Amino acid sequence: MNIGIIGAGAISNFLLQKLNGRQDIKIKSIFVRDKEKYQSLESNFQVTLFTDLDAFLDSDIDIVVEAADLHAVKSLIPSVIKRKAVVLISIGALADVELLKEISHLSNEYKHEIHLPSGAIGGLDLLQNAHALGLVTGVSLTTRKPASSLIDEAIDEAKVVFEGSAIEAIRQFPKNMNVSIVLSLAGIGFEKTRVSLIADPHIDKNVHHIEIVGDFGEATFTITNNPLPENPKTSYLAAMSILGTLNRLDGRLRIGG
Ligand SMILES: NC(=O)C1=CN([C@@H]2O[C@H](COP(=O)(O)OP(=O)(O)OC[C@H]3O[C@@H](n4cnc5c(N)ncnc54)[C@H](OP(=O)(O)O)[C@@H]3O)[C@@H](O)[C@H]2O)C=CC1
Ligand SMILES: O=C([O-])CC(=O)C(=O)O
Repeated sequence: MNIGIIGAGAISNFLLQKLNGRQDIKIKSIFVRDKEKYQSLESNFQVTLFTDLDAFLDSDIDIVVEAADLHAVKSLIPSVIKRKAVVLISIGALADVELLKEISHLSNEYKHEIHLPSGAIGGLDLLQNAHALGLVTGVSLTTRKPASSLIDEAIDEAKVVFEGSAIEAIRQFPKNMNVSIVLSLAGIGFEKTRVSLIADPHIDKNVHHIEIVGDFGEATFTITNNPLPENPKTSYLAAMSILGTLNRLDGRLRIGG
């Protein structure tokens, strides 16, 4: 399987390093805004950089991985999905219901799948199963990140910087709250999924605590994530979840779900 990636930041670099030398899954093409800035990737990883979207999509790729930002999803993915299946990680973009409708419609029309990895969290299989009959009554996410990932001011004590719905969380923290939107999509929606976000000056991990309540019973998950050094806002597991999605696409054994 040949991959084209949009974006060349922390997640893309992780994927380039981890897939380097693999024969079954190869990154061939990267779509960037500034070729000069990322030129060294071409020689380091034997990839081709593109700034023209059509040329990128015409290159020898089977699937596109988006690892850029919410704006890139909005401006590029409606064109991409007409030509290729996509793996999206800036899932917060889909809190824009018009965009979600448009991309879903194009996905059906052009028969290209949209894959949403679980990113920096887990438990989405359980949530989807529990929600299958609409009998989940509550979903909450409490995220605790190093203060410097969330706010500019210096603080001595942990501080709640946001409490409210998932939709408002991604509006206020677009680089930190993609997890709240994938959780909403798997479960009870953007308004009903409740979010608390805590800036903590005493931690160096990204911690996501999820509570789910429904007719099935109750579930809690705490994921204590190591951050990616290149972008500490982003957890290691978010990048790994893309790799997991690509690995599973290539195989025939389906586990969980
Ligand atoms: N679903 C989840 O659980 C998680 C999602 N994320 C999301 O994943 C995305 C990537 O994260 P990460 O790698 O850490 O981010 P980085 O900031 O490290 O890298 C982003 C890259 O995307 C590029 N980019 C932005 N817009 C465009 C565009 N229109 N066209 C081409 N390239 C573009 C940037 O290039 P340039 O140099 O030109 O700015 C940069 O190379 C983010 O949206 C982040 O919020 C992160 C963690 C968890
Ligand atoms: O990587 C994380 O821990 C979560 C994150 O940034 C996001 O969901 O946007």
